[in-house]
Amino acid sequence: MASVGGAGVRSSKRKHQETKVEKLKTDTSSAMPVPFTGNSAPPLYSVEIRHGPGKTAHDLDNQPALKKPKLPLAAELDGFGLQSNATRSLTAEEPKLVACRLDRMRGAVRTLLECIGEDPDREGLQDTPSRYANALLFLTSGHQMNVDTIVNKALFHESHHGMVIMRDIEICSLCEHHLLPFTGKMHIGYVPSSAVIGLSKLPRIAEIFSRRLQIQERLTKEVAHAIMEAVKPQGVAVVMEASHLCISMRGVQKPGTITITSHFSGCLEQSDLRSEFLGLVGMSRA
Ligand SMILES: Nc1nc2c(ncn2[C@@H]2O[C@H](COP(=O)(O)OP(=O)(O)OP(=O)(O)O)[C@@H](O)[C@H]2O)c(=O)[nH]1
Repeated sequence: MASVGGAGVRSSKRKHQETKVEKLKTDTSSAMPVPFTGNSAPPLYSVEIRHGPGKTAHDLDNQPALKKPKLPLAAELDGFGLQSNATRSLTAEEPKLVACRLDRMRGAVRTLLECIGEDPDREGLQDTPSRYANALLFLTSGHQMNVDTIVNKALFHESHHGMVIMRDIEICSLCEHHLLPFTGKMHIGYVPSSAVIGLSKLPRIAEIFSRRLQIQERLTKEVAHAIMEAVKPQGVAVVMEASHLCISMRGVQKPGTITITSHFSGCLEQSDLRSEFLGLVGMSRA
């Protein structure tokens, strides 16, 4: 993947790895600061590669007496975002399991409200656990969609060998680190080989992958891979520009920043075609 945003993108050894600059751990069992020992002072920062989620998950469900059926996982990341076994089992989930999933989500939201010092039974909040559970299920409904069903055979034989571009596709997704939204625009282009795809299917494919827990880089790559797989064109380009609430509202608190990610494959990796695409979507710096 190439970045057009200026900043270099670190390559990763595995798909779920992420790098983190993290303060070296100090002795947290003591309230006292670690004494400065002169020459042998440790470096302040180290680089650590994190595998998978990395942090301990806490079970907030405070109903241990309830017999809980085992819920299927929503996603098994296969690196390409195509429908995995786990996604298939979620799609075919029985109503009993759907109800159980919703019930546990409502319980978890109640717990969250209590933990921030709210009264979940006050009038304005009574339906909030249900509303939030339903909203979260909708925002992650892409786990239950797959590319074949969405494309619905809308592929048409056509000898068009120029570029096809749909730009400014609105995207709303949820960052998997903070479960906060990131929103922006995606620009998709491809050079057909023997078939073109129904235009509406491009934003529909983008929706499948944006309605999942995501990071922007993976979302960009997954949309490109799905189009490559479905249309088998000569090349695909996907560029996304988005702002992340986890960056603007909390943490580093930098509203107004835009993150740009891109993925070029096939003939669109060539610099002349890449430049033509970036020019047509209004992203060239000329
Ligand atoms: N690469 C990438 N990082 C993301 C994306 N969305 C959120 N992040 C980052 O994920 C990182 C998570 O870092 P952590 O140190 O584990 O979490 P944190 O303590 O909440 O970090 P801060 O946001 O720096 O306060 C943060 O740097 C976020 O900005 C994304 O789409 N792509």
